[in-house]
Amino acid sequence: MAVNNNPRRTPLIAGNWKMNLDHLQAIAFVQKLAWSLKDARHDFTAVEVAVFPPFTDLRSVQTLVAADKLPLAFGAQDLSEHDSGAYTGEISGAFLAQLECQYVIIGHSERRTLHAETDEQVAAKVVAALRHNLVPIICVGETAADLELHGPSAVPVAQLRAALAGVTRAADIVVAYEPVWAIGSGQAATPEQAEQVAAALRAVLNETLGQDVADKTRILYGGSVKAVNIAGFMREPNVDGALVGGASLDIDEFSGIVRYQKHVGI
Ligand SMILES: O=C(CO)COP(=O)(O)O
Repeated sequence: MAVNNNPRRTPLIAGNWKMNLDHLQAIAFVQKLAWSLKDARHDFTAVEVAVFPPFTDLRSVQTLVAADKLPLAFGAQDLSEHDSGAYTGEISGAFLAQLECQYVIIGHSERRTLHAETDEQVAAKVVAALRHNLVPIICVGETAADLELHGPSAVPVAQLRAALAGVTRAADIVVAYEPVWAIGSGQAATPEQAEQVAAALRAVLNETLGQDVADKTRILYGGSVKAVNIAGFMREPNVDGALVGGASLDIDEFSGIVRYQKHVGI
């Protein structure tokens, strides 16, 4: 069985909370999640775990993670392409770095569709993240209509190329393939579909940033990931983890996803 991964890529299970859990709920949730994984003797060096709470929770999560030395990474769900200034409602990467965020999600389909975020803005945000030493999790994915019109890889490949437009150095990035039709629908892509697109995305990395970056960059799958279907994705050689929405809000379900090796016996 082809088990991922290239030894250079530690699998990453990331929970995108979207607009759920206030800062008090976040504290309770992160505490329980850490206990649950510790109880289960989860090896955080073998599978990295990260949470992406709303902006208003980040200071609380940072304080808890630092005080209790929790082996969890965290990040924000978006950032501004600008560093400071008259941008009402925006959040600078500098602020996120001060909060010890390690990652930032960029170009999620909900930002692209609900907030009309363009490929150019996504590219500028990727540059802004790297400027502040944040690892961008660059989201790409096709709609059902794109899939019918252009096939599975064309749109995600074009989005990734566009997102990398301003990246000139050996960047530390993560790519998340999230087909829009699979998000929150209960209808995940098949592992084979995810692998096909992930392989095409890795080819883009190779072409644009070179083989070293292509080899070490983690490509996540997202869209209706659950404890029961995660193992199939993780068996694919080019899938290095998951970006989880709904199921990341349930401790048992999210722990089950993190512990995919145990409960399905990879
Ligand atoms: O959008 C997602 C993660 O960013 C996926 O959401 P679901 O896991 O709820 O389908």
